[in-house]
Amino acid sequence: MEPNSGANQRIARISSHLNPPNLKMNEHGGSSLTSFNCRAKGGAPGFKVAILGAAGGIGQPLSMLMKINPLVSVLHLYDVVNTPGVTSDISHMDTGAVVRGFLGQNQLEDALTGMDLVIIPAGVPRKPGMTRDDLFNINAGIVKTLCEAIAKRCPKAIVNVISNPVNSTVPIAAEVFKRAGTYDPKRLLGVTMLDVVRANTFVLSCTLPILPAGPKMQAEVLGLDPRDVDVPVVGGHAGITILPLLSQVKPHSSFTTKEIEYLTDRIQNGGTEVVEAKAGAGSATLSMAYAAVKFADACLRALKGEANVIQCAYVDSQVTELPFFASKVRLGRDGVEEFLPLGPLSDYERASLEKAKKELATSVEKGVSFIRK
Ligand SMILES: NC(=O)C1=CN([C@@H]2O[C@H](COP(=O)(O)OP(=O)(O)OC[C@H]3O[C@@H](n4cnc5c(N)ncnc54)[C@H](O)[C@@H]3O)[C@@H](O)[C@H]2O)C=CC1
Ligand SMILES: O=C([O-])CC(=O)C(=O)O
Repeated sequence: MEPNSGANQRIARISSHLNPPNLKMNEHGGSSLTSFNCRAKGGAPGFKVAILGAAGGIGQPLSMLMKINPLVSVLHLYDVVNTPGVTSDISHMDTGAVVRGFLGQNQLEDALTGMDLVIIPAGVPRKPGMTRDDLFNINAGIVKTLCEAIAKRCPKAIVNVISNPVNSTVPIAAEVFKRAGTYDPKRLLGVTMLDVVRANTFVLSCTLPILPAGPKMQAEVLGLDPRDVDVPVVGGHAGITILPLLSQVKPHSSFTTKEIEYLTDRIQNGGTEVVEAKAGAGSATLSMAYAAVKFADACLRALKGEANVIQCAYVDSQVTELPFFASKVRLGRDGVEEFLPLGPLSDYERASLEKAKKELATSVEKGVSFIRK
C-alpha cells in the first residue's frame, strides 16, 4: 500500500465530485464540456446568465454582483484570459447561483449553450484623448464573433451589449443575428443605464461651479434619495447623442438654462470624466457594473413576468426615424414589449435631439456596413 493512499483517495473523491468521471479532462484540469466547473451546492431555480468579458474591469464586479442576484441560478463566466481565477474566487460566495468558467474561443459556444441572458462587457476601454468610436476597430470584431456564437447556441437569449461604441456595436449585433436568421429586435438591448444612473446622481449632487457660492440644485435642496429620482436619458451612448430629458425629471424639478446646460454637459461627459481621472487605467468599471446589474435585473424580472418594468435602453426602435435609438421601453417576457413615447420636449431638448440624431445615424451606418461590407 502506498504511504499516502488515504489522502490520495480523499483527493480522488473530491476531484471526481468536481469533475465527474464520464467527462474528459482538458488541459485546464476541467471537463471537455466546461473548462472548470465551480459548483455551489443547492443551486437555486432561476435564470441562466452568461457574462462575456467576465475577467475584465467591468466583468469582475459584474460577475460578483450577478452571483448575488437571487434570480440567477447558473452563471457562466467567459473571457479569453483569467477566468479560472475569477470563477474560483466568485464560486466561494455562499449564494445560490452555480458558477462555471470558460476560457478562450474554443469554449465560447459551451459558455453560451442554453443561456437566458447574455451580458457583453468584452472589449477594450478608452484611454484619455480617445472617443468611444476610436474603439470601433477592435471591439467591432469582438462583438461580431461573440454574437455569431450567441446565434448558434442561445438564439432566444436576451442580449445586453455594453461594449463600446454601443451606438455601433448594437447595430453590428443586429446584423450578425439577421445573417444567422435569428434576429429578434425585442431581445437585443444596448446598455445605456450608466447614463441614467449618472443623471439621477448628478441632478441631486451637483453644485453649480458657475454660481458664486455653489448653491445646491433644486432637487438636492429637496433632500431626495437618488433612488427616488428618475431622469430619462434618450438618444445613444456617446457625447452629444446622450440626451438627458431634464424637463421630465421625476419628481418634477425645474432648472434654469445655466443649470440645464451644466447638467447636460456633465452627463454627456461622465464617461470622459472617469477616463481622465483614471489617467490611462481604463474607463468606468464599478459604476458600470452597478448599472449593468441594475439593467440585467430589470430584464430578468421582466422575463419572470413582473409587470411594468420600464428602463431606458438603446434598441431597434420606432420612436424616431432612426433604426436604433435609446429611450424608455417596457420590458416583458420576450424582451422589449413597448416603446414609451418621448413625451413633450423643451426647445433645448428638441434642438439637442436633432444634433444627436445626425451623429447617431453615422454610428449606426458604420456598424451596419462593418458586417455588410
Ligand atoms: N455601455 C457603457 O455604458 C459602458 C461601456 N464600457 C465598455 O465596456 C468595455 C469593457 O470595458 P472594461 O471592462 O473596462 O475593459 P477591460 O479591458 O478591463 O475588460 C475587457 C475584458 O474583455 C476581454 N476580452 C477581450 N476580447 C475578448 C473576446 N474576444 N472575448 C471575450 N472577452 C474578451 C478582455 O480579456 C478583458 O478581460 C469597453 O468597450 C468599454 O468601453 C465601459 C463603461 C460603460
Ligand atoms: O466613457 C467610456 O469610454 C466608457 C463609457 O461608455 C462610460 O463610462 O459611459
